[in-house]
Amino acid sequence: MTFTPDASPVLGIVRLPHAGGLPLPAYETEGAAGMDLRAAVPEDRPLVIVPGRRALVPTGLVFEIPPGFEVQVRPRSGLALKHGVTCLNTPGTIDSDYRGEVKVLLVNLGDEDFEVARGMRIAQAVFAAVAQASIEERSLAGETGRGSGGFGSTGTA
Ligand SMILES: O=c1ccn([C@H]2C[C@H](O)[C@@H](COP(=O)(O)OP(=O)(O)OP(=O)(O)O)O2)c(=O)[nH]1
Ligand SMILES: [Mg+2]
Repeated sequence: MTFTPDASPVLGIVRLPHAGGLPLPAYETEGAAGMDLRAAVPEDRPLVIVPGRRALVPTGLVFEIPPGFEVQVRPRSGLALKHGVTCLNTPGTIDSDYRGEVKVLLVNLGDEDFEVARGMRIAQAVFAAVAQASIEERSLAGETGRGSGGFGSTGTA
């Protein structure tokens, strides 16, 4: 049986109480691949990530992803360029059967403290089709021109 993913998929989003007042994720431009995710930290308690350390930042969101899709949590290039702040486990994977709060694992690779304020756009969520394969154990893998060459085997120039 083959599974065909929905052609007009809907991403369900639940806003938890601590995301109250924060806008739903949205595509910022017509052709945007990702929707920015905002930090749902308390207004009066911003989170400070010191250089070299990481922090799990709440978004206050629960996703209901349809079967056949995933959400990838990816860094924002502006934060990486300006502050050295990125997602440690990039791209983060949100499974379609996950019903917990989506969180963003930020790491500060810069040389100054980074303050995460409530509502700050800290990462982006990319909704993508994903397939699950059936696994077949084989005694030998089929031959190809590349064979086992990798890790620079085709040269550098
Ligand atoms: O950046 C991330 C990555 C993951 N998750 C949540 C959703 C995902 O479905 C779940 C598990 O993620 P993953 O499979 O990457 O982590 P794991 O270490 O393999 O945990 P598990 O054993 O729960 O699968 O954690 C996030 O909220 N943010
Ligand atoms: Mg896992």
